[in-house]
Amino acid sequence: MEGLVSLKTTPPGLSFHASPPSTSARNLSLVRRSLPASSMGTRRRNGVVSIRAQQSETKDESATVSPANGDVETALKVKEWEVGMFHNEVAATQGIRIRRRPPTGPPQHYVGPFEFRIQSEGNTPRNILEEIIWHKDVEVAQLKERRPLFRLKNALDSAPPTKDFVGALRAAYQRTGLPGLIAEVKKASPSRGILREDFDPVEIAQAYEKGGAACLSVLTDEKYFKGSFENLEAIRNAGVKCPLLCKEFIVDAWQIYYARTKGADAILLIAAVLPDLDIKYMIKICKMLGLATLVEVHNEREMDRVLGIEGVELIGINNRNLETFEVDISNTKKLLEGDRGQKIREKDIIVVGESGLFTPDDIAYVQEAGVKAVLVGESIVKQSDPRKGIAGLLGKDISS
Ligand SMILES: O=C(O)c1ccccc1NCC(=O)[C@H](O)[C@H](O)COP(=O)(O)O
Repeated sequence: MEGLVSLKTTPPGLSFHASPPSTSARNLSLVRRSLPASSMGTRRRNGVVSIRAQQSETKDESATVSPANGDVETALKVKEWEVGMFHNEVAATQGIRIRRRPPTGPPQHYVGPFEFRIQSEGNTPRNILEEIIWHKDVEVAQLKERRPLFRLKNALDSAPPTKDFVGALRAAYQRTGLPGLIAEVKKASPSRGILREDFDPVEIAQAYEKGGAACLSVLTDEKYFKGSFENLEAIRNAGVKCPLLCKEFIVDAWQIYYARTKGADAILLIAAVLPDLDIKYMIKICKMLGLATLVEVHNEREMDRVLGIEGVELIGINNRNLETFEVDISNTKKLLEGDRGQKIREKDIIVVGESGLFTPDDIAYVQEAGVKAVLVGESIVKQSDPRKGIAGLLGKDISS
């Protein structure tokens, strides 16, 4: 199976290196939490063997961890790996190509009782989105360790009340006759590098608001976008009234709570990354916290999946293929044609056209296709006066 590493028994007597696990039991629960209960047990597939039996047969004296701990930790590590692989298999049945990071780290560390055969680039991300997600998994595990959910409670209780993200988009559409603008506070991106050197997130946010933006999107990923949760918090605390989207790569429900503590009013869920069960679960959490969810799709299959999920109010169609960086705004039109467009109208879902929008003609094109909101970063953040950038993008001054 593509992307999987197969475990096979090998003749006894080969050495067994019980290297300390890079992940812990806690991380196992991270992986498990998004799987249906039915998938929790040990799975046996062709070539995947019972861990405990194999270890006791062939364990080498040169192993550096104590036998008891080593057995348990190694068994856990391999179980984590199995569960992670199963997660990827479930995701693949939904057409999700982005694999989650192998939870045990490089499986080459397991030698001896098992023979590892790498069937493809199982340990190397295949594209930028996968790389971002693999990095995010590690980052979130570390953040969670420092601030477990119960420690966020006080911050959650004292977070400012949420603002109505969806309502603001509807109101802007009514007011201007143009798609409601979600203006993105974006310093850099993997595809374009640094977009703006003199980057003051609060100043930019205030300029967007004055320029008539309905909502703001604040990138919080540091490694690939040079964003931060401090930016989100600073914008919220500066008295900006626009509802704020926390533009993050969400892989774990913990991030949703964290975003709320930093003042988010909405979060992004990427269908190319999250199986349906995760999306449903996360939407429920958002509703509980008063957050809106922007569920992002890129192709017909993702759109059909998301249209089958109850409670979705906002669907973003990304014109940028996050695996290849190709931008094509006709993607928005393609995904809104025929039955899909009909279903969206029946469900009264607001569609947000995302990425690659630069001119009034681009805006008119996606509006004609059926969007009622747009998410724009590059074309406005690069302008010396982002406020004027908005008027240039939309072809008219919409500041109120
Ligand atoms: O912008 C990127 O290069 C990028 C790469 C990989 C994953 C996500 C990426 N962008 C996130 C976005 O969706 C955009 O920031 C957003 O739609 C605004 O796009 P644009 O107006 O083209 O800056």
